[in-house]
Amino acid sequence: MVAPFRYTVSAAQVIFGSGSVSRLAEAITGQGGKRALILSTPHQKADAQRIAASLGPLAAGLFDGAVMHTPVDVTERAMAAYEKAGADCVVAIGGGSTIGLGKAIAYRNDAPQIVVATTYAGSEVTPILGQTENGQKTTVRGPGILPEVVIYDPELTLGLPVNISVSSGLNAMAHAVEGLYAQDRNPISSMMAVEGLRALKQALPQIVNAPRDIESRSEALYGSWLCGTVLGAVGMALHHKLCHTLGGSFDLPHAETHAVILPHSAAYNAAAATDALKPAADLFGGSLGSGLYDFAASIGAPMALRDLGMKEADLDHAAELATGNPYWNPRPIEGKAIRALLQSAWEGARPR
Ligand SMILES: NC(=O)c1ccc[n+]([C@@H]2O[C@H](COP(=O)([O-])OP(=O)(O)OC[C@H]3O[C@@H](n4cnc5c(N)ncnc54)[C@H](O)[C@@H]3O)[C@@H](O)[C@H]2O)c1
Ligand SMILES: O=C(O)CCC(=O)CC(=O)O
Repeated sequence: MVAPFRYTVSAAQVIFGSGSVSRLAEAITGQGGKRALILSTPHQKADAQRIAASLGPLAAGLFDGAVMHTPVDVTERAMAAYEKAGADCVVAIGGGSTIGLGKAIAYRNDAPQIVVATTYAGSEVTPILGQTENGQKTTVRGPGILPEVVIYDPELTLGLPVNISVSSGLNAMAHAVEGLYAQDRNPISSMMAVEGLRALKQALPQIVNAPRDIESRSEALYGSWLCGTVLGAVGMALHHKLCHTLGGSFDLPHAETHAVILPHSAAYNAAAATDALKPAADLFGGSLGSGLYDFAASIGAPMALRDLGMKEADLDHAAELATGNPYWNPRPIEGKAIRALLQSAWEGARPR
């Protein structure tokens, strides 16, 4: 029998396909926009300039200062650029860092957001904004934060470096794994989670072998859209809590931290969520923690927190922070077991 559920559908419009960035102008005007502020990281400035040039007068300006974890001082500078340009909407071209900046602007002035998503992080389809101020990362959720239109053009991901593709893909897979055992999961979110995992499991090894293969890039973007939608639709648990702690308080890189932690958080929860996780375990050879570990190793993912700059001496403090405030998780949060999990992740040991 299907258990009773409540599912709030996100309102974002998705335009998917090779060459779909050519529909950006239509997406801007469809939102009533006449003057878009284009956002990017410094690294993607050239792409953003090229796309802005194709928009003609619809592009009112370019702010290329997006950085990871959405620092509030960067948002304030982008807000000033928005005002100076006389903009009436934002176009974020990039991954979670650029999309986070667009969300932070919209959170403050309700600007319509059009996103051209170029990694697999999934932020473009969530009503979640994480921002950093005075060394503290806080997260807010709200309908005004969800971008209105998302364009997925696999051609724009052909140059995403393989190492970022791998970590970002595992970041997306983590949304799906946690979505499968979420307290507020429903049949649709679980279906999207399993299909997202399947698509990324198929695509990532092919991207490692042939980074410019449009079919596997397309499959990976499709999988990341599904996994991101799951993140936006249901609650997350231990895995995301650990990664937010490690990113927010120890400045570890976002996607890479997700990649290292995922096999360990999945192993921690496996016995407490056997039925919910079964479709994922089946995909990865029966045992989810070790299966994900072997998969991550096979595609060259980072495997150990120590390789990301985490100090062993900080593991006690990280465990305290990650267990300090109670939150729901399928297996109770046990201090000693979480400390052991972090030790294994720091060493890069294979979970059993
Ligand atoms: N709020 C949410 O729902 C949510 C979800 C996931 C991640 N995030 C946030 O997103 C940030 C991380 O995002 P990310 O992992 O996508 O990394 P990112 O956006 O920082 O991108 C990583 C690097 O890759 C470059 N890049 C991106 N796409 C490229 C492409 N197609 N070709 C070449 N280079 C490209 C970027 O310019 C950047 O230098 C973190 O701040 C994280 O907290 C938020
Ligand atoms: O940092 C944020 O913007 C929130 C990130 C989030 O909830 C998903 C993630 O950790 O990948």
